[in-house]
Amino acid sequence: MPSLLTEAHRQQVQSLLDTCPLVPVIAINKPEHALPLGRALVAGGITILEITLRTPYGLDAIRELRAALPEAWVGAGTVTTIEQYREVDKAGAQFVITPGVTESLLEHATTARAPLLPGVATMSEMLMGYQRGFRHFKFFPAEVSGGVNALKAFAGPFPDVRFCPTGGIKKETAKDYLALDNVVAVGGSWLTPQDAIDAGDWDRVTAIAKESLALLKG
Ligand SMILES: O=C(O)C(=O)C[C@H](O)[C@H](O)COP(=O)(O)O
Repeated sequence: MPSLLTEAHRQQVQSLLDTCPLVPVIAINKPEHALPLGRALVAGGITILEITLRTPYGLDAIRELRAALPEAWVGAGTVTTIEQYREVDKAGAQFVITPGVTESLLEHATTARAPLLPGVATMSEMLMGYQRGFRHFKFFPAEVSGGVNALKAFAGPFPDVRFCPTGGIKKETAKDYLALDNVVAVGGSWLTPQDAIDAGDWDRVTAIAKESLALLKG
């Protein structure tokens, strides 16, 4: 009998996504970038930081930012195995995001400490998560999987599901997604341009965050 997600887990994900409509997808290529980058995003009004495991520095960055930025929610992205889930849980990640779903990742999430936002692109993947009690999903890769129109279609069979679309979204298009009732937040790497990070241009990172948040209101 598969385990089901608890209401407490569902609420944790909802409260997380309620804190900030934009989720920066962060890849740390140099360990010394983690703290100034985190600080720059927080200074720009971003309070959720998704540190991906795409680089070998992700895990240490999660530990560092958890300790240094108590005002932010620091979580892990690009988690693809249960071993990685365990590691980021131990490192103090406050949430876990996967690019896709497997039965074993969903099963693990029902007993893990950090709540999971599973990635889905199709109705069948959503159904896998839905049957386990998940009501929040990352929609990835959003733009190439149908974007805003796909999300409108998902609302038919899954009216109680909420999404964080990610993949191909830019500051100019984030608003179109957030206008949908079933979208609670939008993720993307546009908030952390690699050239700004390489140049240590933290003011630019803060400015992009502020501009992106302002565009949602305008
Ligand atoms: O690494 C992962 O776990 C992912 O799921 C991929 C990222 O979320 C996207 O690559 C971000 O998309 P862009 O904003 O188009 O760069």
